[in-house]
Formats: sequence, structure tokens, C-alpha cells
Amino acid sequence: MDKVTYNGMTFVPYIKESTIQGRITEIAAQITNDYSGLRPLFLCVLTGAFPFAADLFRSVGIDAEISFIRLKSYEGTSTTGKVKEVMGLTENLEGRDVIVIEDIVDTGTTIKELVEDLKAKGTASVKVASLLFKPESLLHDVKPDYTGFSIPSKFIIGFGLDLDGLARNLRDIYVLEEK
Ligand SMILES: O=P(O)(O)OC[C@H]1O[C@H](OP(=O)(O)OP(=O)(O)O)[C@H](O)[C@@H]1O
Ligand SMILES: Nc1nc2[nH]cnc2c(=O)[nH]1
Repeated sequence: MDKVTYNGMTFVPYIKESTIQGRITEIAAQITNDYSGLRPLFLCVLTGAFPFAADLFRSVGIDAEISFIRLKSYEGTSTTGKVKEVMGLTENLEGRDVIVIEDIVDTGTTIKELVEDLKAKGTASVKVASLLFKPESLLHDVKPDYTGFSIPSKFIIGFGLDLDGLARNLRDIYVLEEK
């Protein structure tokens, strides 16, 4: 794995695709066990979560459905603090067991707003699966129920995570190089 550069910023290799896939298989086994006999609705938060959602969804061994919502709050490497709904939900969520699929929980702003909104829609249960979690960056009292990797408060890209729309197609995860 070599360094990569986007918009003049250099990123170094951080988590290999094979390590990511191994962890996704473990989370899928946990979900398969926890939701046995239920028919959960996976709710993928676009755009960043799409590779994680695709791999996780195909690895669970129970009947399940998937749907999508698109939220946006980051510009460059920082949050605007405002979560914009770019594409909303069409399903009736009343009585559903929802598993929100996120690529990352950073400040927790996105997940806090989304989970509150889903609970207000009469869901039976709401849990969050996030590939990445930055516990030291949290601004709210939230925590994923299923976490791929807990990482320090550094900006990362790859496996769905972008820098201004680029780098989502990298198979591995990279971290911003320290100067
Ligand atoms: O915990 P937070 O500080 O709220 O950050 C997490 C959110 O940031 C990213 O979305 P982004 O706004 O970058 O949109 P994208 O998925 O389209 O890249 C990511 O997909 C999460 O939804
Ligand atoms: N690409 C990217 N998007 C994020 N959204 C919240 N945190 C991050 C991060 O570290 N990298």
C-alpha cells in the first residue's frame, strides 16, 4: 500500500481491505445472532456507507430488507454542524426493527439526529452499526451498537469515505499524514 494524494493532502495506509472484510464478517455474525427470527430493515446512510452496507448486508444469514437515506454535513475535512437531508425515506417504519448503517460516527451529530427522528416514527427498535467510531471526537451522548474499528480523532478516507467527493473508491482506509 502506497501513500495517496487528494487536493494537495497526503494520506498514508491505515486499515487494509482484508482486515476490514474480516471485521465485517464478525459484525454480520453478531447481527445474525441478535436478530434471529426478526426481519430487520437495514438503513444505509448515503453516501459514505454504501460499500460497508453492501458487504454487511450480503453477509448476514437472516431475512432482511435494505433502504437508503442521504445525509450531508461535512465540507472538506470538517463538519458544518448542520445535517442536511439530501434524500429522504419513503418507507413506513412503524413497528420495524431498524439497523442504521454508517461508515463513521465522528462528532455523533448525524447519528443523534437520525436516531431521534427514527424513534419518533414509531420504530420497534433502532440500532446503529458503524464501520468506524471516533470516541474522542464525540459531542453527544451516542455510541454505535456495532462498531468495526474505534480510531483516534484523525481524518480518514477510503472504503466509502471521501475528501470532497474523491477517494470513496479506494479499497483500503487511509489516514491524513501528520506533518
Ligand atoms: O458524526 P458526524 O460528525 O456527524 O460525522 C459522521 C457523518 O459524516 C459523514 O457524512 P458526510 O456529511 O461526510 O456525507 P457523505 O456520507 O456523503 O460523505 C459520514 O458518512 C457520517 O454520516
Ligand atoms: N472522509 C471522512 N468523512 C468523515 N466524516 C466524519 N468523519 C470523517 C472522516 O474522518 N473522514
